[in-house]
Amino acid sequence: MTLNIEPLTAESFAPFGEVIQTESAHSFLINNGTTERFHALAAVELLEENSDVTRENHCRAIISIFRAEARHFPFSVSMLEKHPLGSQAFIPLSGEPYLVVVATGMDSPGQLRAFIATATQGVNYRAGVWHHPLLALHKTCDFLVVDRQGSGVNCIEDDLDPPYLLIYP
Ligand SMILES: NC(=O)N[C@@H](O)C(=O)O
Ligand code: NI
Repeated sequence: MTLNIEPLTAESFAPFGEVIQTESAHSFLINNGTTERFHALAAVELLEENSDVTRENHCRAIISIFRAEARHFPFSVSMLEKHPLGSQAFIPLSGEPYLVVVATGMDSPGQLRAFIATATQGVNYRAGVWHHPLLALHKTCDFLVVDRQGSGVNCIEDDLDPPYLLIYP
């Protein structure tokens, strides 16, 4: 089944998380009016698998850079993954659009949806949201990633049989 690629908007992505963008975002001036703060565009979710985690090894939010090779199309979406213990945010750094594939459902993926994100739109997958790993376009692209480091199983994969097809452009 071929996935229809929709433009990414805050409203269309709301069931899966937040779109990190300045467009129509709440902002206020800081630093004596020299900086506009687009405030709390998304929240980092951090969960513990069990409550007896000590202070030393409790989970924490980390910031990484993912350098993603461009995918080749048509592309077969044959798996999705989810992170039940934490959110995961991707902010594009290379000035290129990219594709986002997510699915409804908790225990297993339900309805899949595909979006095209502009070079100035980031996404924050809420904890437990099914998504496909990065789908970079045109060239190798860097993404700033904010997600969870900690104990417990925080990456669950599910194979899609039959796979879905992404046709681009
Ligand atoms: N595995 C990993 O760190 N990255 C994935 O979670 C991803 O969504 O790209
Ligand atoms: Ni992920």
